[in-house]
Amino acid sequence: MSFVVAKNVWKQYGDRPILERVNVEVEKGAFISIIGASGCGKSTFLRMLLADEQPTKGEISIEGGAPAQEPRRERGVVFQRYSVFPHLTVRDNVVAAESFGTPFGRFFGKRLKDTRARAQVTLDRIGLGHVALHYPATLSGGMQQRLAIGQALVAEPRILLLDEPFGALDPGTRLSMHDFLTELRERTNMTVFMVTHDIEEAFKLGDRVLIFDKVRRDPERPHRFGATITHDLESSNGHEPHQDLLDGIPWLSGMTQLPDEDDEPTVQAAGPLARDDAKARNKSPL
Ligand SMILES: Nc1ncnc2c1ncn2[C@@H]1O[C@H](COP(=O)(O)OP(=O)(O)OP(=O)(O)O)[C@@H](O)[C@H]1O
Repeated sequence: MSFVVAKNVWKQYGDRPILERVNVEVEKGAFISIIGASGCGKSTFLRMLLADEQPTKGEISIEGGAPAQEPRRERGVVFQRYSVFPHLTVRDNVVAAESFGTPFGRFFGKRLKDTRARAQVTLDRIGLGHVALHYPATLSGGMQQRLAIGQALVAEPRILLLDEPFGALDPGTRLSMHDFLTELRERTNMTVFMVTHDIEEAFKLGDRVLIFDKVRRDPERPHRFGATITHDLESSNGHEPHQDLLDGIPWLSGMTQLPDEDDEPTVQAAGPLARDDAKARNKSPL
């Protein structure tokens, strides 16, 4: 059985469809990169995986369980901007992340001492042990983002959701974060979903790369249809995108704008590794 299953998922805000017919199955421990034009619904999909949003139609399940109605600690999330608490030390940031799951939201006495000891272990694991008593403002961007990942990890999530986690980092720091994430993943075997605008990063880190795009367009009403997964690619080509993929989807190289509504819809999977599900396309609207 697949670990994460999205079955015929649709999402609509008001009368505006954002996503339609999203079908995907993901094995435990897989690293899934998600790319697509700005505004096509990638973060919305991630928020549904987190159960922070509910699909308008269809369902998402983990390990065959009932669809979650709200975020739980089994799903960790990291956003592009550091979500750390500036007034707490690095170590207490990790403690705070753990205390969220408790009835009082805070620890006292022995429990606080034990939690701090555990936080120190987490920090050592992610290479921040030596700055445990510093404040986040004194850390570099990469270190702050590592702290944010550390916070997500304390709950030992079964899936880790990363929304452009390295988007705000300089190229050098970004590369070292790639190494960090790869090593972390080898150690934890977590299932990871990562939204990125960096196609090289998507192929370098992902086992699979999901491409979101619209397959149906109405030139009269640009927002009539939502996006879906148009390509599901194995990233085994030396972890670099196939040239024929880039040739097949020209907007991928730029990836800052939604494709022009007049463009031909992307309906053909590009490259020999594509395993696009043709059945999941060109059906009736929601
Ligand atoms: N809560 C909401 N209510 C109404 N519309 C929303 C809501 N959240 C997102 N949207 C709209 O849904 C669309 C998709 O947003 P989303 O953030 O998922 O796109 P994205 O692909 O992640 O974009 P980007 O790459 O720019 O981050 C956007 O047009 C956005 O304005």
